[in-house]
Amino acid sequence: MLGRVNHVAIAVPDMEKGIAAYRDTLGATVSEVQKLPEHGVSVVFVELPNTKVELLEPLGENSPIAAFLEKNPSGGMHHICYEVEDILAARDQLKATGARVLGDGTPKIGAHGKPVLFLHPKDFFGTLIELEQV
Ligand SMILES: CC[C@@H](C(=O)O)C(=O)SCCNC(=O)CCNC(=O)[C@H](O)C(C)(C)COP(=O)(O)OP(=O)(O)OC[C@H]1O[C@@H](n2cnc3c(N)ncnc32)[C@H](O)[C@@H]1OP(=O)(O)O
Ligand SMILES: [Co+2]
Repeated sequence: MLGRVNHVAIAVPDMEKGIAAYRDTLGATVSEVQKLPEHGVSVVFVELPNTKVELLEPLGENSPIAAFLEKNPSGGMHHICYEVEDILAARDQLKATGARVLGDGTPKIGAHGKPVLFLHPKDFFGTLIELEQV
């Protein structure tokens, strides 16, 4: 089912500090900030030779990363995103095994303009998984 690692996401309490750390301290190429109100986050992507790192900052009142940042106030690794060829087939296969697909199971359009879904971290060893159809 799984293809490449599309990105590893890090929740940050202050996006400007996150950008400065990756661009100025680590010397990486960092994208412009994208605001995604339908996901409750602002994001940038750090471009690496083999994958990307996504920096996430809460956006709006009901951000899904707000509770995570309350528990991890200096930030932390939030999710890993795997590519899949057919997200609906992957969803149905996972649900049949009892894995919890978050939300109502309908893929949303993610930061790359592609359908995404999330799987509950408690079903995958404490790691929140994002699936992105490529
Ligand atoms: C930019 C768009 C897109 C992209 O294209 O890349 C994105 O990446 S959007 C990223 C943000 N969106 C999401 O995270 C959506 C999915 N997340 C959720 O639905 C919720 O955050 C959640 C995972 C269901 C957690 O909900 P929450 O209200 O925070 O519940 P709890 O705080 O009660 O958490 C329950 C339990 O799970 C642990 N937890 C929570 N988040 C994580 C995490 N990221 N990694 C590992 N574990 C996590 C939390 O600690 C609780 O555990 P216990 O304390 O042991 O009960
Ligand atoms: Co993501």
